[in-house]
Amino acid sequence: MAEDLRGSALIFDLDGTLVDTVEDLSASMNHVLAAAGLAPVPTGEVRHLVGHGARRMLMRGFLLSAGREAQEGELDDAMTRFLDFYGENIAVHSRPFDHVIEMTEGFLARGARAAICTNKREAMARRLIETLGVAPLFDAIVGADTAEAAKPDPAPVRLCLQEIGAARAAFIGDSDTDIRAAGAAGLPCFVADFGYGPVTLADRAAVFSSYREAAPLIEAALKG
Ligand SMILES: O=C(O)COP(=O)(O)O
Ligand SMILES: [Mg+2]
Repeated sequence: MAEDLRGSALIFDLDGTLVDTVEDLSASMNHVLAAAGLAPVPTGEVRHLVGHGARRMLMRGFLLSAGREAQEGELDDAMTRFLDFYGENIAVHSRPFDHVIEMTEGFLARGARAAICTNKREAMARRLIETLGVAPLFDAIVGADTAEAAKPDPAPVRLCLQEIGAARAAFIGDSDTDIRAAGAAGLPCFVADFGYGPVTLADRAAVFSSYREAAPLIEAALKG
């Protein structure tokens, strides 16, 4: 069995797919809102704001809290404050989802490679996985600011494939953004139903509830 997955790759979305980050994202956003004299947004609502990058999350959080659009200057200040705070508090609560690391190690032991394709900034994504001690598993990390466009554009997915040189790959995500990006890059997409969504395009993906359930499905797609 040793190298039967050589030439294939797992490409993971990060927030809501590989790592459960919402508590730390929420604490960081609420730190920014508090500094602006605004009420916090509950974590249960923040999870629906993740997946399009920090600026979009702050824009929507500001609207929910203040009931009005943030102005450009306010958003620039909010981004600076957010990135400072989040960078320092990136893995207070954030942890990989159950069994995803074991699954990935199992695929790597059989010759596959793994990459991360996220709408987080690349530096933040690197900091997160380094802090969690899982960086050595990933041969490429592509963020929203790495390729010429962010997901749902397929460019970051293609860049991952190019960087790791895989002939076959499966994309694992948690939202329509991932389903669109993977589809446009010609990859099969697996979607975690415990992620942050939204998922309205489930007919274009294979939805799973745990990595134990997903592993054989992903393996079959890589071998098929
Ligand atoms: O919105 C973000 O910051 C990143 O989200 P993603 O890792 O799910 O692409
Ligand atoms: Mg996600």
